[in-house]
Amino acid sequence: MAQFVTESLIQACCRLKCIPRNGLNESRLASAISLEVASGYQNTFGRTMRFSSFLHSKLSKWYSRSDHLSAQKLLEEVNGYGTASMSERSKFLNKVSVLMGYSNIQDLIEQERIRKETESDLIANDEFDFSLNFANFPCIKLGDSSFIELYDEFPTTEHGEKLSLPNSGKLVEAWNWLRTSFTSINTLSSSEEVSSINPYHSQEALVTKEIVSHKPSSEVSGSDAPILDKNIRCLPGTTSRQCRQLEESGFHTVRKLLHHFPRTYADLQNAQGPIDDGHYLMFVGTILSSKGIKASSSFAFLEVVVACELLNCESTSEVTGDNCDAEEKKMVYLHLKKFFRGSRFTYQPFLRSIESKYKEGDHVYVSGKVKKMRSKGHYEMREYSIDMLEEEEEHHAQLERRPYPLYPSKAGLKQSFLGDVISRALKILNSDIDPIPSEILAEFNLLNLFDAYTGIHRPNNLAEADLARRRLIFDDFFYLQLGRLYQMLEALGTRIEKEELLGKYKLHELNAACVEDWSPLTQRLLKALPYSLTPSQLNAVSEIIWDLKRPVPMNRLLQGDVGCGKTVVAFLACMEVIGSGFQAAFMVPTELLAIQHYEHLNSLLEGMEGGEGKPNVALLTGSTSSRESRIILKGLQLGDLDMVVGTHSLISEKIEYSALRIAVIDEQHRFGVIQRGRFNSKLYSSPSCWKNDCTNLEEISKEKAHMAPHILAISATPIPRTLALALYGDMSLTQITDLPPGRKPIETSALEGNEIGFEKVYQMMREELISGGKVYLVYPIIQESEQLPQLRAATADFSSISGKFEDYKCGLLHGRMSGEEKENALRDFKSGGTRILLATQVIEIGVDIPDASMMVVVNAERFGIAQLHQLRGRVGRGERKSRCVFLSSMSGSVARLKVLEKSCDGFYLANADLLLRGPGNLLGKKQSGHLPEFPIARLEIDGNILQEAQLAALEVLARSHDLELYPKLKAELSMRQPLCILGD
Ligand SMILES: Nc1ncnc2c1ncn2[C@@H]1O[C@H](COP(=O)(O)OP(=O)(O)OP(=O)(O)O)[C@@H](O)[C@H]1O
Repeated sequence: MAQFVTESLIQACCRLKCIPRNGLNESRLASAISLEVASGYQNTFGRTMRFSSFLHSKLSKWYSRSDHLSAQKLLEEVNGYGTASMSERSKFLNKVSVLMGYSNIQDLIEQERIRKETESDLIANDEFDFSLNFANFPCIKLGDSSFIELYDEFPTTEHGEKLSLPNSGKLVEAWNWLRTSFTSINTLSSSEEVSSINPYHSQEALVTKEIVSHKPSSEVSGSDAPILDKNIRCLPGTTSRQCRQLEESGFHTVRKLLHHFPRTYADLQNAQGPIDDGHYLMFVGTILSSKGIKASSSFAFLEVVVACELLNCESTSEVTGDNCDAEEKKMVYLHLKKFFRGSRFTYQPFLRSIESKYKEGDHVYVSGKVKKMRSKGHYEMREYSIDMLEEEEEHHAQLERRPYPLYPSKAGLKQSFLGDVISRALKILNSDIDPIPSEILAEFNLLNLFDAYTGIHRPNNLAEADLARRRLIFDDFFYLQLGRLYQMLEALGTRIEKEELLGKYKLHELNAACVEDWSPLTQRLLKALPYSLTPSQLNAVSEIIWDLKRPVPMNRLLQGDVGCGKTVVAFLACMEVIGSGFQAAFMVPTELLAIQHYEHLNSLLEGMEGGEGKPNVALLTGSTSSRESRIILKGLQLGDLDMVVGTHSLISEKIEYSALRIAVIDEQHRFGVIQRGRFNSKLYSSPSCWKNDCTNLEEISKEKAHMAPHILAISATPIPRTLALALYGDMSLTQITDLPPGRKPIETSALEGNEIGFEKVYQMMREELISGGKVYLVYPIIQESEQLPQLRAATADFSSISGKFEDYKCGLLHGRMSGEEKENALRDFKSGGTRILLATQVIEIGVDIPDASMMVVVNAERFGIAQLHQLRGRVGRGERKSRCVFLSSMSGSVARLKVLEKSCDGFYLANADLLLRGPGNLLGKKQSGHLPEFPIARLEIDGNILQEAQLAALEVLARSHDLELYPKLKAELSMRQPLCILGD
């Protein structure tokens, strides 16, 4: 026995230091192989030479120690490593990985990753999680006590605290620690041990122990607390130990517990039809036997036989087409097998211990894949999950044939325990817990909350579970929308304004101002455009102008794919307010973009008919001289300036506008909620500062003079409508869905960035330049980095690219250049002075050079799909056919990039990305941080419920602007999201 313990400990410690399975400490080799694969087997700076000689030394050591034939063979091959092709290298390293004891090279890379993560976790937390380490070991024997399962659980101290190992970093310390820890575990009381061995039995044992003396619920969480917010200690029949366990796992209140939703339901009838090999089936049955069998000196297995009585639908359904009308029964015998390799698993006490977990006569729920055995009605299951059923549950499940809820495990709590306490929580609920008024429930065809909780946890059928889920998803969205709209209404003064706002959200599709109603200035700019607006652009301007004429501040998101022409729509909106005697501010995230927009607008204004009444526009960025800034600030304050284009400086406290009526925020997701909100404080307060020549002055009531400006946010990250609603539920949405005519799809290819790949790309670049095109070369970093040797850098490649394309001048553009340098680089590229621009991501947003016709993105695997689509949008903006090449240094990433070859439609890509990777990845870290958490809803599929929830929130607020009519709803809202400023 002692030997067994020792072996387990050695294994544990080996894991800790990552000594691989052949017993040799080859972690350096594993690390080197991982790096080599990650670098894409690059031949740079003698790396390959160094790597192959390192390999050689390791293999010769192996061979000298083991005389192993494989090692000898590899030793002969290693000399050719430096000149081998990539696939040969990969095959060779695969063989080395196998020799090291890994299943293949992927296994090695994965283990290395885990090792690194564990190491960095250790360093970060200064603590080692015992459970992680032992998750790999099926069980361990401690002294004379019974075996303790270590799959899901980890040893706890007498007081139920999780044991943790201080980050010693040294094996010896780990050894000492393990020894003392185990001594302390040995002192656990026998009842605690029982609970660790069999949680099902432990529950029963615990129920017989002292039940929590139920304090009056007022002492627990206040007598006025709604039942859902009461402490879980109010659940009848729960012991103090169970309460502690629940609280430690985050289930403090009844609501928390009820919001632990089943991950799925087992359909206990799916085994009634024909059963074939490979079917994944679910059964309820009774254990007939459980045996731990030693098959050889190093091999053992556990076989549990479960008998299940099922209705037989095979014969009747075939003949009559009916479902099991004749109550014919069939018996099925399941042989659940679990195999153990290694001599330590063949000890009798171990085998006795595992077989004793399953008692003859126990009712169980089993699911897994079946394989027919020779005898009829007997099936083998090797991958399965087994759960004990309580008598009552089994009764219900079989007689009523209800779906059986399966809960996600949480903090090691067994799902049968969770199911049990959830049942108890359901019993204390009453039917009037719903804060949503019944008329709204009826209007939107929703279950009431009591039925929803019962339906999700104890459904009679799957349709009921679905209805319950719909109601609970509805709640997630409803309170979010209600909170946002409530806050917006709070900010408005009069009832008319409030009704106007609610009406606007409800009927937004009808709201558009036709061109004749636009101000003369807007119409003049429209005529001056060198092109006609697309139908989508025209709709967008009409919708925005309709809003601008309302007495409530607009809060609108203008969305469209890259290059669809959002900027000109925003310019026209600005002209509309300037035409009415007000001011406009246009804020962009970079100086480069500010200059570009300023120049673009001025060129359009110059082309406008009639010199009279042209707006005065200024440019204000961090590089504007202080003298010039002072003049601009004064101009804005006095109303001499009509419009300002600039960066963050536009919201600085120093700036006062005389009559700011619209703030356009380009690439709005690059600004925080608070930054965006700053414009709201730029109220124009005094009608005296309006320009005297304003024609519409009389029409503007004094009340409007104190209004916050209209906000028009622009985003080129095409977010699907549902996601936009969740993120910016308080914003109206305008989408531009078409592209200007004449745009040709960008020919896109994703290639591996090896020598062949680069040669191919250089050839394509040559062809493009000869035919008069311009090329962007985009890099992930500015300068080479030792930590990231696989990444190519813009500055480092500048001279080699200049050398390769001697006949064409190259330019450089990156974030560390001064504003002026950047501006010059862009100007040279625009004018054709330079034909190749080596740049970093700085060009990602807004750079508009219509005749740029080719883009190459190096190390494209470093960018997200949405980001690559944005980058690609820098070409194909004119009439010339454009191409884009994504080069990946890792062959594995090429497949991911191929999705960009198939489509140039940002909305399609965003939707595909949303479905594949969920909203967090699509939006990126920064933006998804603003996304509310939806515990049950999935934005990618539940979008229609989100829209209904918005309508319901509008309906409720239309009936009672301040929710005074619905006190329960108001209380719930303030509980779910405090009614203060939302945002970051
Ligand atoms: N209706 C149109 N017809 C032809 N060309 C247009 C039209 N609308 C805009 N353009 C041109 O298309 C190019 C892209 O327009 P713009 O910069 O406004 O797009 P955007 O949507 O703001 O782009 P990004 O997403 O890259 O910021 C510009 O050169 C612009 O002059």
